[in-house]
Amino acid sequence: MPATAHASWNKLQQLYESNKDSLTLEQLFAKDPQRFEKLSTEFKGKYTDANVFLDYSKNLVNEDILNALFSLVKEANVEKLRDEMYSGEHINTSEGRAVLHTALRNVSGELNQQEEGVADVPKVLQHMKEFSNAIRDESWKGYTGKPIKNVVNIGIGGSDLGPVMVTEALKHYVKRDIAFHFVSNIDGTHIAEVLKACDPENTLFIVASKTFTTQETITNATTSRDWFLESAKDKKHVAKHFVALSTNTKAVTEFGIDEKNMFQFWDWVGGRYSLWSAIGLSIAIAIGYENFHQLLGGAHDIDLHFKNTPIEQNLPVLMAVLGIWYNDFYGAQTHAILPYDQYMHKFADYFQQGDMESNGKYITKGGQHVDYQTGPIIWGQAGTNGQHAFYQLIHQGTKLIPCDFIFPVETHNPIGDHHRILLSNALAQPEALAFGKDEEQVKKELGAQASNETLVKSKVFPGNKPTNTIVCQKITPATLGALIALYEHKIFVQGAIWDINSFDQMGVELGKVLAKSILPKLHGEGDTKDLSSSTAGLVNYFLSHAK
Ligand SMILES: O=P(O)(O)OC[C@H]1O[C@@H](O)[C@@H](O)[C@@H](O)[C@@H]1O
Repeated sequence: MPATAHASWNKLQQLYESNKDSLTLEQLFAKDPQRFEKLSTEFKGKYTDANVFLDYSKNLVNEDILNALFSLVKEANVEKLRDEMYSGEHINTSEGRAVLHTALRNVSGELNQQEEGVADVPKVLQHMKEFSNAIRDESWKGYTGKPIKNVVNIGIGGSDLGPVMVTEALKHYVKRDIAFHFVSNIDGTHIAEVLKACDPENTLFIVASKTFTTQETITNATTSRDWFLESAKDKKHVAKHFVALSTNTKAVTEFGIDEKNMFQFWDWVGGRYSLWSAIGLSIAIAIGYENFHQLLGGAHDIDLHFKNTPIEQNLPVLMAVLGIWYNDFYGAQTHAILPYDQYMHKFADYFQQGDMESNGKYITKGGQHVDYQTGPIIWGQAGTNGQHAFYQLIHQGTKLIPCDFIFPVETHNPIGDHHRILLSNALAQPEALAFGKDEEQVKKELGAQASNETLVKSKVFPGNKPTNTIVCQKITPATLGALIALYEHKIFVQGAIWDINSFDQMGVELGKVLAKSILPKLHGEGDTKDLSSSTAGLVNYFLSHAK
């Protein structure tokens, strides 16, 4: 059912209209000294040390609004849909598939999940364990008997972003005597620069592609194999230097990779939800299998939290409904993710795909065109860098940008006062965004200059900008797993309320197909009559300038 068909949607619209001019964070806090205690909640892992504390008190919501948002969750049957996802029903309706990334990390076995392949998950994990151990303990040797010192993951989208983000976020745990490289872009520069840093005798290529048909990945993998064979000569050596992570056995073996060097996963693992699968092999090699298992465990702990916690204290639900409040009622177009942890500098990039490919849809599951906003634009970067780049606009621009601030209590690198200085910023920004600075205060500070009205006005901060603050003890593998799963389920809840299929990605197809038809034209083959005059003109410009 479209989101607007729910009674609580209308209620929320009314609440928005009647509160939008009067609801201020300043008043909300002034009225209720217990606001922080009431509007914050902590998750602690059952099986791991994962922990996430969420303070959502700096949001433009009162009790009525929160209750209406919770009613929306109930009316949209989010809990039923969640249970259907967990139990393996084919909720990815357009592709007729189950959505079972939770089965990849069901480390306790508490979730009862039925689908072809689920029973094989432990077997693949065991394979990953043995293989990653063999690379790490150097028992796996290259064709000249040398241990592996370079690992190149070749993949794109979901077969790249997860491994890149996690190996960065958990760099503290990464084995430093192996260099990890990630090649995704079809631009030859990407692979060329990586190969310059590698030696064919000690390089392992991990070809990561769910479909094993993705143009970028297959082209980069072919270039790498050619480069490798220039030195190794004999094709039989490929087996020691190329492995594949895929659902497509036929294409993998046709490429020349031995089936026993293939790590399987299944069509019920969406690309952007696949770092928990064989796609995580580079992560397992980098941080060690035990840590990879902790990553899975932390995510599993959030899966259990999402399943078993009443919606009022359910972290992914809370984050989802607050997002909907701004996205659909306040008209916010974007949402910023701002981790105050340098290791997490790729977290927002990762969820650009995670969120935008999942919820960037305008057709409901029933085939109707939505008459409301769906997925927000996700962006952000690590603090404090963002402060010196784009925070100006968040503070004083004309757009409302809800933000998530994320920080760990403990750092992996306690040097001098760095961490407390970092955290003072992570705390100061949401405070400034929420409460701003009024004209009176500015005038007081300006003293004699207060007569300059323009100057006064330009120094006023309106405040009332909503934020969440997410605090973890430390970015351990389990806590990172929990954070990722938290955002995954937030996306799920929002998609469920918007009544869209968060698990297909039809929108990436058209450009891919067109590129295939344009490629021969760039070789001067065929005519350009089927293209617009603009694109035809550009093709001809290229042809007349190409050397
Ligand atoms: O893993 P493969 O199949 O190469 O796909 C890589 C990526 O392709 C894109 O077009 C999207 O569909 C992504 O969801 C996917 O992660």
